[in-house]
Amino acid sequence: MIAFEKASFGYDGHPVLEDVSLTLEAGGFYFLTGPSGSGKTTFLKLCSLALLPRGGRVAFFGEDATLLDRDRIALMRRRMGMVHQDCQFIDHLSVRRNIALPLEIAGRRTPAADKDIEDLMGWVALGHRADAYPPELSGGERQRAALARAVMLSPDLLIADEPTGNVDREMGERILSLLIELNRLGRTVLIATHDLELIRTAKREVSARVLRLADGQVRLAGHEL
Ligand SMILES: Nc1ncnc2c1ncn2[C@@H]1O[C@H](COP(=O)(O)OP(=O)(O)OP(=O)(O)O)[C@@H](O)[C@H]1O
Repeated sequence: MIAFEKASFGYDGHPVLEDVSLTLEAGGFYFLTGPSGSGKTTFLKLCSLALLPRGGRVAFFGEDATLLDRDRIALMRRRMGMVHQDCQFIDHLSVRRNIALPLEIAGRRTPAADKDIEDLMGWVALGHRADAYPPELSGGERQRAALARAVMLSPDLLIADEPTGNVDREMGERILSLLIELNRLGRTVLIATHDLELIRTAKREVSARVLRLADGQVRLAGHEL
């Protein structure tokens, strides 16, 4: 699905990722771990086409990212759902509107789609908070709303940056079970996390692969977790 070939990226001349080569297979469940500041968010941004490599190649479904025009990038990005670390809601819009926003932007908010929006809010157990505003949500509710918004367009790839970073263990496991459910429906899932316990829990249920980022390199970890 996504192939890195000697891909590099840095900010203002400071390298973050250097000559990274790896493939994310369609249908896989991946965790990305690594020290704070090692470049996990940067790697996720390259996987979601929010950034392009400065050297080497990142190919999406066989197409080199740097050769895609703006329209093609926009189309490609609709195949990906992103849960950002800080969720990134529009605070003056209700939770329902925030979750529906990808549909509106894609020009697909039809009366028929309203049922999908309600179903999605039920899936993340937020039906009763649909008319609330993002600042009124708890940490776990925010993460679940962000997850619902990320899957609104049925993406092939779901990317989540520390989706359980600000919630307790029980809520973390609920969010994880939603991500596992998506993977069982055939979606590829990529999660950046510091939470090794979460990875152990996931590995009891899915065959998750762990990518470790350190010193600019991303490597598939062994079975030590
Ligand atoms: N927009 C930016 N401009 C300049 N430097 C940046 C920018 N974004 C990130 N960096 C730097 O790049 C490095 C990697 O950052 P990144 O956010 O990818 O790491 P991370 O592993 O996700 O960190 P954390 O676990 O703390 O969230 C850090 O040194 C960071 O300060």
